[in-house]
Amino acid sequence: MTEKLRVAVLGAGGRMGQAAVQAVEKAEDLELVAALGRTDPLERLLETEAQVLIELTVPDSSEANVRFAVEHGIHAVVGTTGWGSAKQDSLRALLAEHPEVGVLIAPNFALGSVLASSFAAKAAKYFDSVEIIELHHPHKVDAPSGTALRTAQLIAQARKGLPAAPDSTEKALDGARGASVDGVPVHSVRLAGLYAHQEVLFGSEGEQLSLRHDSFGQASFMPGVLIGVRTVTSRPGLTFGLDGYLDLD
Ligand SMILES: NC(=O)C1=CN([C@@H]2O[C@H](COP(=O)(O)OP(=O)(O)OC[C@H]3O[C@@H](n4cnc5c(N)ncnc54)[C@H](O)[C@@H]3O)[C@@H](O)[C@H]2O)C=CC1
Ligand SMILES: O=C(O)C1=N[C@H](C(=O)O)C[C@H](O)C1
Repeated sequence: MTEKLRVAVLGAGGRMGQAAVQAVEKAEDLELVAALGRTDPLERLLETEAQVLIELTVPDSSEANVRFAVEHGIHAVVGTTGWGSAKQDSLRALLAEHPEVGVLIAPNFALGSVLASSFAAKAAKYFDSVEIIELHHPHKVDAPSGTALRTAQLIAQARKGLPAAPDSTEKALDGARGASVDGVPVHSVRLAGLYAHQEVLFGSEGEQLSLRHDSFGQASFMPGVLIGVRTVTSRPGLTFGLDGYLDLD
């Protein structure tokens, strides 16, 4: 019988962490060896001989947690937001010193969301205008969402060399036109009753394309988390975005 993959969850008391603990416990090929919270020392990962860390904490602590894992030869599947390009570059440099270790940073684990961002990148060059609206529960600490940042970056790459979207705004209250992410306006809504939603609006003369994805709960992310855990051990280096593990072409 093949041995089960030894998995630890960090941020296990949080919304995503609790769901990840249950998903790992249910998976027959995985063994949950640690469910750790803020007050647990990271050395528990070593004592429990974890092979893969699922990291679902807060933007301020994620980088140090992942670096600890990599330095100790533990693969990491990271859902926490806040991984800008400087942090990614620094992690890539660390991974170069640990060439056997894999890290997946996934701004969104929901397969529908990954597909919607990929469709948005495909559509981007065919329309004059594009704006992103992301809508989340009011407990979310970051804005814009990691998913919106990633989607805007993919769209901006696809629109390189094209004219800027038409916009005659001359006077606006601060924030009225959203945050510009690589030139793409991103609007963040925080509303009681919502969970995690995003709409990408494309417009040209006489037509509109809307690409909307809705996550209604943590269950939407778990199939993607499990794909990450099962794949990361055979993908050394840094992969940014679950699309890197899927065949979307
Ligand atoms: N990639 C994806 O598909 C998804 C990503 N997220 C992101 O995942 C992160 C967690 O989201 P939620 O579970 O909704 O938040 P949450 O606030 O419910 O949970 C965060 C947990 O992390 C714990 N924590 C804080 N600092 C820690 C530390 N240094 N070590 C260990 N644990 C620590 C907190 O005590 C809390 O239990 C956020 O950045 C969120 O944006 C959320 C949903 C989906
Ligand atoms: O905080 C959340 O809830 C979510 N965070 C991720 C993000 O910032 O994109 C993924 C999803 O939107 C839920």
